[in-house]
Amino acid sequence: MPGNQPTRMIWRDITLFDGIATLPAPMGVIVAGERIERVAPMSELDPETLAGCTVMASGGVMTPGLVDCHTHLVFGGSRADEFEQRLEGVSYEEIARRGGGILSTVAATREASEETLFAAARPRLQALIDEGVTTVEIKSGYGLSVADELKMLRVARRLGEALPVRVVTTLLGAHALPPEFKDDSDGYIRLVCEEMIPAAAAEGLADAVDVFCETIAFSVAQCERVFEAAEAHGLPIKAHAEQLSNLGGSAMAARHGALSADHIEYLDEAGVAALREAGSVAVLLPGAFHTLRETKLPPIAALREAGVPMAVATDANPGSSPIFDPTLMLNFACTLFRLTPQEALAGMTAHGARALGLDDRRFSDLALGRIEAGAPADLCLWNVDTPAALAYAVQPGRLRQRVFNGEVTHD
Ligand SMILES: N=CN[C@@H](CCC(=O)O)C(=O)O
Ligand SMILES: [Zn+2]
Repeated sequence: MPGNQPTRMIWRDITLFDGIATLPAPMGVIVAGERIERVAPMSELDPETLAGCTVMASGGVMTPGLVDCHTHLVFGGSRADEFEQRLEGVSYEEIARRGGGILSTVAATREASEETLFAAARPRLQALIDEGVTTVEIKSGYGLSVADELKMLRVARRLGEALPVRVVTTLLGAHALPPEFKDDSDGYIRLVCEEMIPAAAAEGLADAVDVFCETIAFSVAQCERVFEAAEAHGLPIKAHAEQLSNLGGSAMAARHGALSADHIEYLDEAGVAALREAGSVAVLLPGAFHTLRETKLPPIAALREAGVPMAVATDANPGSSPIFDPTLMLNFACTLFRLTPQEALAGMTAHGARALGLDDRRFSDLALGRIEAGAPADLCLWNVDTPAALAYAVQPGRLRQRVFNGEVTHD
C-alpha cells in the first residue's frame, strides 16, 4: 500500500476508541494526507463527502496508534542469567548491589558499537510496531559516560529514521552509578549536569531528561540538581520514582513541572497531590511489577480520585521488564493494577502522549494519542469486537491495519 495510496481515505462503520472514550459504531474516520480530516457518525457523512473517499475498511475497532511512553529498548547483552538468579531467590536490589543489574547491561552496552546496538534494537522496536505502536519513547541510561550516552541516543534517533514510528528520546544519565565513580556519586551527578546534558542538548539528541530516584540509584537532592541542569537547557523532565521505596522523588519532580513520574508503586498521598497540582502524568509500568514480583500496588484509587492522568507503558528493558508487547501491558494494567480496559487504553494513547509532552499541552501542537480532526493520522484498526477486548485477551496478531502519519504501513 505505501507509495500509491489514495489521498482521501475513509474507515467506515467502525467502533471508535478516540483516546479517552468509546464512540459506538457506526462511526466514520476520514484521513486526508497526513492528518485526520473528519470524525463523525456515518449518518452525518453525506454522499458527496463519501464519494471523494476510498474506503479502506468497513467495521472493526479503531484506536489511536499506541504510544509507548517509557522504554529502554536500546541496550547491549542479555540478563537471562539474572532472571535465573532471581528464580533462586536473589532480589533485584541485591543483584544491583553486587554490581549486576543495570551495571551488567552498562558493560555490554559500552562494549557494543552503534551498529551493533542498532541491529539489536531494531527487531525489538519492530515487535512494538507490529502490535500497533506509532510513537515510542527510548531512553539512554546504559552508557553512563558522555560518549556512551550520546551513542545510545544516536541509535534511538536512527531507529526513528529507519522505521515508520515517532521516536522520542530521553537522556537517562542519572540511571545508575558507573564503576569509575564508585565512591563519588556527587562527582558523577556533576558530570551529568555539566557535561552530559549540555552535550546532548547541543547535538539535539535528547527530547527530555530522566533520573532514577531510589536508594539503589540517586537521592532526591541529586535528582533535583539534574532537573535544574535540564531546565537550564530547556529540556522537559521526568522521573523513575517511588518504585522500591518512598523517597519523595515524584513530589520533587512534580514541583519542577515534570511531564511524568514513572513506576510510583510507593507513591503516598502527598505525592498524588503533587502530581495533580503539577498536571504530571502517573506512568504505570505493570511489566516491571510483574517481572520483579512486586507486592506493593501503585495507589490507583487515589490517582483516579484525584484525576491524575494514568499512562501505561511497556518499560521494555533487559532487566525489570524484558517484554516487548504493548497489548499484553493493557491486560497487565487491568489484571494487576485493576484499571478498567478503557483506562488502560487511554493510558497507552492520550495519556501516554501527554507523558511525552505530545498532547499539545506544553511542548508540542501534535495532539498525538487522540482521534480527532486535525490530529496526525496515527491509527490502528483491530480485529476485535470491542475496545475492551484488546485488554481482555492476550492474543498477538489482532492488528488489521496500522496508519502512521497518514500512511498505511500494515494491511
Ligand atoms: N527502574 C529503573 N530502571 C529500569 C530498569 C532497568 C534495568 O533493570 O535494566 C526500569 O524502568 O525498570
Ligand atoms: Zn524505566
